[in-house]
Order: sequence, then C-alpha cells, then structure tokens
Amino acid sequence: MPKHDNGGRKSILINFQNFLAFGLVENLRVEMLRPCPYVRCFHRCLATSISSSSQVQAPLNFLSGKRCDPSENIGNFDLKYPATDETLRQVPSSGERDVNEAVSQAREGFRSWSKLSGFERGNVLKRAANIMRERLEELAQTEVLDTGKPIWEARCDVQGCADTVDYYGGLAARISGEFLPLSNGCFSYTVREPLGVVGGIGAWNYPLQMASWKSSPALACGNTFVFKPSPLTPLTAVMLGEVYKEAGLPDGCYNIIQGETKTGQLLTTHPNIAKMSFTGSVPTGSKIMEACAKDIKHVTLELGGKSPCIIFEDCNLENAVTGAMLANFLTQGQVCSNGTRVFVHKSIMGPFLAQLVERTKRMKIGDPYLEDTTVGATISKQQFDIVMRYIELAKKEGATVVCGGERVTVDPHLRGYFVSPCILVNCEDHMTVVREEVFGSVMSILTFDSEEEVIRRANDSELGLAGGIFTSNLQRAYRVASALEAGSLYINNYNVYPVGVPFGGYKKSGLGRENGPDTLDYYTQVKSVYVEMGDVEAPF
Ligand SMILES: NC(=O)C1=CN([C@@H]2O[C@H](COP(=O)(O)OP(=O)(O)OC[C@H]3O[C@@H](n4cnc5c(N)ncnc54)[C@H](O)[C@@H]3O)[C@@H](O)[C@H]2O)C=CC1
Repeated sequence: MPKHDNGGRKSILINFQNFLAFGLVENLRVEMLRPCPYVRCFHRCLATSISSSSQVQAPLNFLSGKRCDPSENIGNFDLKYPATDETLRQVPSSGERDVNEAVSQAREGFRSWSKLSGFERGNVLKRAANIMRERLEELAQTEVLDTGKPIWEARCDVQGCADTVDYYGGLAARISGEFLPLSNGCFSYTVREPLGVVGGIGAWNYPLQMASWKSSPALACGNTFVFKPSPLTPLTAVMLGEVYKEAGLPDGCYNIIQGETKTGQLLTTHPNIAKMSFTGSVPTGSKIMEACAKDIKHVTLELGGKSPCIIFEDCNLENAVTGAMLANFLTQGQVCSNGTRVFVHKSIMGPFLAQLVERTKRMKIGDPYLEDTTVGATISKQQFDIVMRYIELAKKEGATVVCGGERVTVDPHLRGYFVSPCILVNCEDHMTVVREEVFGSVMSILTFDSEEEVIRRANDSELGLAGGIFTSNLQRAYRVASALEAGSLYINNYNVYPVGVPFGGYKKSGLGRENGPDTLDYYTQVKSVYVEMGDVEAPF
C-alpha cells in the first residue's frame, strides 16, 4: 500500500487512455494547488461526465462476451454516486431466467476453456492484466463513482487487481499434480482439475478487487465464472468482462448478473454451480454456506473482522501511528481487515495519542476526485446511519470521542455522507463498539500492561481476520504473531496486500483463502489415479 503525501502542492499527470469515452480532452496536465476553485469545478465536471458516460448508462449484465439487459426484470435498484448521493440510474435486477442463462453460458464456456493448457489460459490472463494497466485511469475513475473512495486509493486498487490477474496468469501453467511411486513399480498420479462453474458474490467496498480476486484464480484453474456484484457498486466488474474479452477470453467464461438478495440466492442455489466464492457480512456468509450445504457445494467465505492492532512500548512511534491510521482509515474505514481495536501499551499512550490525533485531524476530507483527498464519502445513508449509531452508543457506554465522528459538509454540491475519522478513548473490551464490526472510520483505543494480557484480550473475539503488531523486539513479534488467532497478520505495518500472500480469516471471519498460491487449492479438486503394473491379486 503506497504511502501518500497528505498536503502541499502536487503535480499530476492525468493521462487518460480512454479520455474520449468520457468526452474529455486528451492528455491533460493539471498543476494542482490546494484549494483551487478551478480544480474543484474540473472535478465536478469530471464526475458528471463519467456519470453520463457509457460505463454507467450501458447495460450492466455481461453474457456471451457482451453487455446486455436482463430478459426479465424482477425489480430495479438505484445506482448512486456516494459523494453527491445523486441517483445516476436505475439498474434492473436479474431473475431466474437470466441467472439460468448466465450459468448455462458458463457451462458451455467450460467445455472448451477447461480443455486448454494452463499456459494458454495464463496467456489470456496476462494479456488482461496489461489491458487493465492501460485502462487504469478509466477503471479507477469509475471505481470512485461506484464507491466514493479517494482517487489515489482507487488507482492503487486497480493496480493491485491487475497484479492479481497477472499473478494467476503466471501460475496457471504451473498447476499440476504429483507422481506417487508405490511398491512393485506401481504408481499413482494426481491431477488438479477445475470444479466447473464458480459463482461469485461481492460486497461494495472493493468492487473490482472482488471480481478480479475471485475470477482470476477461478479462470486460471479452468473454471468459468458467474459474478453478482453488490447492488451498490455494479460498474467495474462489467468493465473487467470487457477487458477479459479484449484479452481473448472465450465468450461465456466470465458473466455478470446484477441484482440484490434474490438474485444472489438464485445464483447460490443453482444446481449447476459447483462452488460459491462470497465476500460480505458474517450473517450472509452463513446463509450462503447453509444453502451450499444442501448440494455439497464448495465455498470460499471472506467475511467480517474486528481485528486487533497492538502497539508495544518498544515500537517506532511514528510507524505505529501511521500503521494504526492505515489500519482504520482507508476507504472511509470500510475495510474488513481493519485493526479497529488498537491496543496501546499504557506507558506510551500519551505520545501515541497526541501524534495520532494531530495527524488524523490533518486528513483531508473532500471531493474523491481531488488528488489530495484522503477521506471520501461513506457508501450510503444506510451505512452512515450505522456508523453514527455506533459512535452514539460508544459515548453512552462510556467512551470519549477525542476527534472526528461527525458528518462534514465539504462542498454544497457534494451532498453525500462524509464523516470525519473518529478516535475513541476510554474504551473497554465489553463495549459494543469494541466487540462489533462498525465498517466505518471509528478507531477504538484500549490500553494494556503486559504481553500475556493483550494476547488474551486480542483473541477474545468471534472473528479472526487480521491483526497488527508494532514492536522492535523480533522475538516478541514472532511470539505474538504465533499466539494471535487470525488469518492475516502484519508485523510493523498494516493492510498491505502483496499479491503472492494468502488472505483470509480464522473463526467466523471465513473459510478458504484469496491471493497467493494456496487459493488454487480452493478452485480445483484433486483426482488421484492408481496405475497397476503387475497382475491383479485378490483372495477370491
Ligand atoms: N473478509 C473480506 O475479505 C471482506 C469482508 N467484507 C464484509 O462485508 C460486509 C459489508 O458488505 P455488504 O455488502 O454490506 O455485505 P452483505 O453480506 O450484506 O452483502 C454482500 C453481498 O451478498 C448479497 N446477498 C445478500 N443476501 C444474500 C443471500 N441471502 N444470498 C445470496 N446473496 C446475498 C448482496 O446483494 C451483496 O452482493 C462487512 O461485514 C465486511 O466485513 C467486505 C469486504 C471484504
């Protein structure tokens, strides 16, 4: 995760590869001074221009390698730009007929795609990764429109997605089995075979990431894919379909159906879906697992978190403060792996808090399209209400707000739900805000005395997605990492996602992994073949 400069003058080159698609001029260099009314106006125009672009207004299902509308509409949902809260369009939800069609296209695609060599499949993915990099600016601009997150974050996300697609493109040729020598010259060999049609369902905080983290390992292994994005963020998964098509992915191998809960249920329970890969909340994950159990379908679940971030007294204080901010304030705090329970050793609480508050107050809340914005808009009014309820409840239960936690009006044109990053002190382990996932920029600070105590308290959660440890004592770092009950741990950093490193949760935070080589195991099944080299022996 690149660190970002939080202030001052910036020079940016906006070199949009697809400027014409947005109806804007080509290769525009903007010398940006902050605050600058011209730039503000420019960015509003940009948002308006993108919102009326073909990416938004075109059909948002993707079947047979092209965009289409559903043949039967089981309802509409609003697509809103979170920063303005303006409705950009209504999107039709797909029903049974279109879900059936998407799965049937994917089954058809599977016949030929699964027969290609890993090398051939990998080449398609590697080409797709390059196209994503060429279209990075367009994808990032559209991701901002979907999510309301700052543009610099969206660019990092797209870059990371391209890397993931590239990575699985590279691994595809290496998917193989084992040769197992047995007695008397006999042997067995194993083959890793694809599962069939994989269904994917995503949440709204990292829409392109969810589509690419699920589809690229699935496709690398020879499966085909049907994805339902979150109804709040339907845009970039469809663009990924166009990227795959341009890269040479055969029609039917990657399909998108848009919709809400009903569409998700239809996909999950479809008899020809071999596996569901889901990212979202724990209650929905549990329902999906239950539905899959009926047909013994494979599942990958990436669910919620309430992760600890432990700051020991021997840490590098500045790094620890930066780490705690990265652990809480990216994407308006709507990050599953966030370390929202920040345990600070009592002896350094004063200097830690002083630096943290000072730097948090300097974060720039504003227009997501501005280069220096570090806090964008909350995804929706509903999520804003949830976040504010947690802050109010925290106060009632005895926590103290030391900064943030308020709705901010950044510009009269931006009527979305902007919230200043919130730091809570006087928190205790039993408080609701400390126990439950908020999914907003709300950091709870807790103090501790000893390593043993903090490990016990950190593990006292039903969830186990991630965790951070800040210390300069290497033995302690390894010791605590080994004791923490979580799938993704960071020592002296937080929320970094190198593509080759598996990501996923312990306990109720999920099953299976995304990223890294281990993920291939979750998109394949092992066939073992015994080969007899002698005569068949039997007692009859
Ligand atoms: N562990 C991880 O990698 C991540 C986890 N999350 C989690 O996601 C949650 C926030 O995302 P939301 O979209 O609000 O979650 P959600 O669980 O409400 O919805 C997720 C998706 O499931 C669909 N859905 C809802 N009910 C369904 C059902 N019964 N059957 C099939 N599909 C159904 C929704 O339409 C949406 O596309 C947070 O709890 C967060 O922790 C979010 C991002 C990453």
